[in-house]
Amino acid sequence: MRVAAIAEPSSFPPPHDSAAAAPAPPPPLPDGRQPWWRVPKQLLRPAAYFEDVLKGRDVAVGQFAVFRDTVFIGSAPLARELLGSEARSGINIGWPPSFVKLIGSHGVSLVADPEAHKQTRALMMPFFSPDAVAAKMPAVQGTARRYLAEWVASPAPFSAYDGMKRFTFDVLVLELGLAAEEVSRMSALFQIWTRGFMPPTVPLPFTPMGKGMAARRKIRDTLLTIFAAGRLPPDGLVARLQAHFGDNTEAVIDNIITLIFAGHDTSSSALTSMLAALAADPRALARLADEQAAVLAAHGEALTPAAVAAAPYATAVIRETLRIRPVVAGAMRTAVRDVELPGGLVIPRGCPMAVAFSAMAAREPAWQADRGEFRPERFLTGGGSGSGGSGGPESLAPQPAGFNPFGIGTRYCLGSHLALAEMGAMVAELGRLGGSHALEVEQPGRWEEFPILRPDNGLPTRFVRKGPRASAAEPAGSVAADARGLCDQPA
Ligand code: HEM
Repeated sequence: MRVAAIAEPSSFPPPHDSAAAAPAPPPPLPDGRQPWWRVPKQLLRPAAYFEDVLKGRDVAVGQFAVFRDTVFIGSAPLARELLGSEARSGINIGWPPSFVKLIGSHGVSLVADPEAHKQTRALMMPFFSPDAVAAKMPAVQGTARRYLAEWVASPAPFSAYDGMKRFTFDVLVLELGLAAEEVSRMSALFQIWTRGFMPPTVPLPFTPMGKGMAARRKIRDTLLTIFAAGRLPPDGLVARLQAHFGDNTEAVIDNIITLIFAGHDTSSSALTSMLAALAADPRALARLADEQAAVLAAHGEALTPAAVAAAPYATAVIRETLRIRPVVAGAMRTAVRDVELPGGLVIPRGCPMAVAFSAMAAREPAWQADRGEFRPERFLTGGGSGSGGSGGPESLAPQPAGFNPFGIGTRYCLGSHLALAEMGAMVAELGRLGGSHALEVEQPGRWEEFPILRPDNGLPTRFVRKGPRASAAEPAGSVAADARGLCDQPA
């Protein structure tokens, strides 16, 4: 589709009966189209591509998948208006057919009917609410500690990305109530499945998509075997999906695949970025270590809500990671009818849309001077921490309107609390290690951004034990203490 080129009148509103009364055509949408050779950047560097198209504007026309004219949205208030209620705004999902094939059309993120979407979300919501996630925090923290102890003890560098994938996979499998023996098989299949999103999105036996679809069939078979064994918890998420969808087993499978994809690849990407950022910034790791030493002294080891609240710098590190390396740069939608925007602009019916979350954060006025730097302090206030430091105790600053790493509106991330718990457990435990160990990335590698931000070499990383000063500061009961004796490698 070519969007009214760009001053061409759309068929909306319909023509009146007299020429004199013909309504003025809507003003043209700003043109952000890129030369054809730059369009593949949408896959290689989506966040940068969004900025190229939008150039700081609220809205612009550019090209997206297979060069179709697409309306890009780069304003948080406008996105809030459009995504707040799909029924009212005339916006609905608009993912490419390859996504639908790989994920499955019943998956919550692909359900177009607003009522059916709401119902499917409501089914899953109780398992991802703040209370439900707080109850899971001990298990999430335990899993984080187990992995960190393994990595600290490893004489060879560990692959940070693979490690984070195992960590987040374990957490989700706990959530779904699947047995541990299925984990590694499913995890390996999911790795092949994820590559299925890579172009060319043609399902032939030798293409990534063909292999991804084959992996999907095996994931489906594994899930069917698990269902037949009848050992899933009767009050768990899968049982709830089964009770709701009845004989429609494919709907249950599509939703499990959606949850594993949405909840495992995203979080592991963010966790790997966080590890890379802390390895590159020993000052931030040291500050985390100081904060965690105080948290341990005041609250003990468990990451209770009070212990998390007492560590604003840890939360600031999480937010800064999500800001500087957005995991989900944007989301695809379609205008299901002509959609009128402020200023009389019109998105024609059927037009694809890209809601560019990353471009909204990139426009945030307070961050312009140093937006390329990793600086968690930008999310803090008070305590003389820089911007607006009042000299009082340091706390989290309100989040700016343009910062929406978990999306906006009706399809806001269902698992945001779980993602923040995973990142919170990992950042706290990293801080507890930070007094005694340095974090070193062996080879930074190249970061790929499609289908999800990740290092192409897995990010080989190791913990290196620090000298005597740091060991003295090592808190009892920390991951480092757990791994003592196994990790006494010379620095
Ligand atoms: C750092 C980690 C994560 C990030 C940055 C993230 C980001 C997002 C974003 C931006 C959306 C909205 C997409 C849209 O508007 O179309 C979304 C949706 C979703 N996320 Fe997450 N997510 C993360 C982790 C998780 C986790 C741990 C789960 C847990 C299972 C999860 C489950 C979902 C689901 C099911 C949806 C679809 C919601 C719907 O369509 O109603 N996500 N996520």
